Amino acid sequence: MSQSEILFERARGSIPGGVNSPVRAFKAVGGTPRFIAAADGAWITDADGQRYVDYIGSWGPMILGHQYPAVVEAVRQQALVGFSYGAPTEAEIEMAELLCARVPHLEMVRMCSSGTEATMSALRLARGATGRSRILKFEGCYHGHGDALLVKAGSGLLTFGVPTSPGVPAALAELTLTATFNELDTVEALFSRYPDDIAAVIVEPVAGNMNCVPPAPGFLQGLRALCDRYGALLIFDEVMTGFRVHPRSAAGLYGVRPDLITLGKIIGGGLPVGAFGGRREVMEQLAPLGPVYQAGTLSGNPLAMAAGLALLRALADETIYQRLEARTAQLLAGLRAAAAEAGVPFTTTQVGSMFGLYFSAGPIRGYADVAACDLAAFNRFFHAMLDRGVYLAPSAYEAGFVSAAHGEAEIEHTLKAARESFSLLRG
Ligand SMILES: Cc1ncc(COP(=O)(O)O)c(C=O)c1O
Ligand SMILES: N[C@H](C=O)CCC(=O)O
Repeated sequence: MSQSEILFERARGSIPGGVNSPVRAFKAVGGTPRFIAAADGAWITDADGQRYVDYIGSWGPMILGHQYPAVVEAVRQQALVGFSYGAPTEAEIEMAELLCARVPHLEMVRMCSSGTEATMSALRLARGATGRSRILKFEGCYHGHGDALLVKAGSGLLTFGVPTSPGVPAALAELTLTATFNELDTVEALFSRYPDDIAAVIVEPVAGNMNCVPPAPGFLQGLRALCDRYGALLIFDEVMTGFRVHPRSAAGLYGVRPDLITLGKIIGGGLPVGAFGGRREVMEQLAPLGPVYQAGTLSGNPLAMAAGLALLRALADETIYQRLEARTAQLLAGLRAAAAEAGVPFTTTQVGSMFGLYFSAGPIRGYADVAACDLAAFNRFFHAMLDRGVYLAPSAYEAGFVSAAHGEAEIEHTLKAARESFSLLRG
């Protein structure tokens, strides 16, 4: 047995399914999840000493690669003076000021400890600020595991075929309306039905939890217009896209003004983090200024602030984003060429350094197109790549990520593995 197999068997004795987050379990693709011992740059090493080019990057945060020196040093320095105080620190102000300076339309921001907390809190705030109870989300979008958002959700819920989780009370689920991503008429129909009761529309501006689906031209602008017409708040869930798709996040990339933005992943440099922010008059509804309660023992945690600030300061060099986009395009062009050579129907999507791989001739416009792909082919490809030292997300419903540490050598390694893996599919 491999070390990963031994550890997985042991883990299942004391952790449900052997993992602390479902998509890690390889349940959709089959086989044993790799237990990780270390990571550096673009590479991740498992408990058996096997090395893989990593296209998960901790599900997004590792945009400059693992063990980025400035982040390691910042965390080391902070560890020497304390891990957590439960009291305010200057680093929290620096983080809030930096986020407000870089992300358009953020006037105030509140830190929390995960993306789930960020979206859950943003929804409560939207409901409190508008006095309305319904929210509108999109099928296949995932906003963390808060009850109200586990309705027709993406990520692990799509992977395991339970898009609406048991345990969410029906009375609460009824308040979550779901529309179709990239189809504004489905949103308009719901607004016409509940003109005075939708507090907020929440959307992943690039859907990254049903693989990677870019917004159709005009879609985000259309959401803004509908929210304005019906008095609802527009929430961009940028937990994944924040500082990933553009130096000013998706709000900057697409030039659309949300009322609230949620963040996570990159802004913590790999440590647990979340944040939500937006218009001052909405944010001022939060306790202790206003009546909407929101709190957290570890909110603004000093280690997470240190890591996040170090990473965000490095990302001030915007040329990194051009290089990331070019590297991702190079990877995807190579993968398409390898698939074409093997005669395998295959499509890719890309926004910056976020990408999607599809065993389909495309195009990919939304959840229905993703669901129609050849999942069995994806699963075989996933394992063939893993066997050849390439670590892709273990689900056809997850986006992939390239980091600045992915160089020519890593792309070459990946494309060699891909040529062999696609040829196996043909056979
Ligand atoms: C778009 C989006 N929102 C929210 C979340 C929830 O974040 P977390 O896993 O940190 O709770 C995630 C990822 O899990 C995400 O991709
Ligand atoms: N798709 C999820 C986040 O973006 C995957 C991370 C997780 O839930 O473990």
